[in-house]
Amino acid sequence: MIIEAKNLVAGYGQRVLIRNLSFSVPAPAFVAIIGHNGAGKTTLFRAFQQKIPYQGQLLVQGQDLKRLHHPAEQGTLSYLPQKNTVTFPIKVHDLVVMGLFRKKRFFENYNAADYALAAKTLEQLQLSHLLGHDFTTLSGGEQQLVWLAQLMLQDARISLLDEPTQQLDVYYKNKVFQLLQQWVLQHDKTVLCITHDLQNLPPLQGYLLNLSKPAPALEKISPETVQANQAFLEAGRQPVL
Ligand SMILES: Nc1ncnc2c1ncn2[C@@H]1O[C@H](COP(=O)(O)OP(=O)(O)OP(=O)(O)O)[C@@H](O)[C@H]1O
Repeated sequence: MIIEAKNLVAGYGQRVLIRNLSFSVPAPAFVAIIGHNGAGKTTLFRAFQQKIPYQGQLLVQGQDLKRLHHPAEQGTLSYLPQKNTVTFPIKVHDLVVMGLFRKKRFFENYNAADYALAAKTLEQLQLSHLLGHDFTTLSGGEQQLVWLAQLMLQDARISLLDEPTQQLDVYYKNKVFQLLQQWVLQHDKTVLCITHDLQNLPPLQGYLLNLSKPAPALEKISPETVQANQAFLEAGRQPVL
């Protein structure tokens, strides 16, 4: 099993958002995490990162995440938050190359080969023209793509992406979902992707997990399951407790 959640219970104080969630991802896969605003999607990612206490178990390749030391440095888990800010001027390629941090010792500089890799990744996202730009001057969507390029360089076995396509135009939304599919099918990566872009899901192979349902479970992505979940979400939401 790549990922298992066993009877996961998580929330904040008295407020339980994830109640007894269990699911298993047996092989590298794309999993879209969907649900209403406030359903607990980001909270689930916080549990994966050990940022909040939880009951139950989260296992990665059979190992309890609570016992795994530094899963980011080990190349097990990478995480792209919903909002990521930089308040100082930095060139796009200097930010992207930092995705290679696992391969560097503390204070070791990035070399020409590292920058060539960063440039290649930016090229894959059709962002070569932004390579030398100051990151803080880019549009929200461009910034989101640059973070994604940095995450690609991290090359983790499992990536947790929190709404990576939120600010993207229709062209890039499609392109990013295609890219995520490639990570899974060609590079054996597992991608958990929080998204509200249900219209982009039907062509993909993988699963969806609707955290707004009373008993969320993995469902295979197909035009029918996406449509049924869309209808479920449009029909309304549970009152917030
Ligand atoms: N640190 C916190 N303390 C208390 N409540 C919190 C905390 N962080 C988040 N919450 C609440 O938990 C609920 C779930 O938040 P979460 O961010 O997991 O939702 P989400 O499903 O990712 O929503 P969205 O689609 O809007 O991003 C929200 O109502 C939020 O206000």
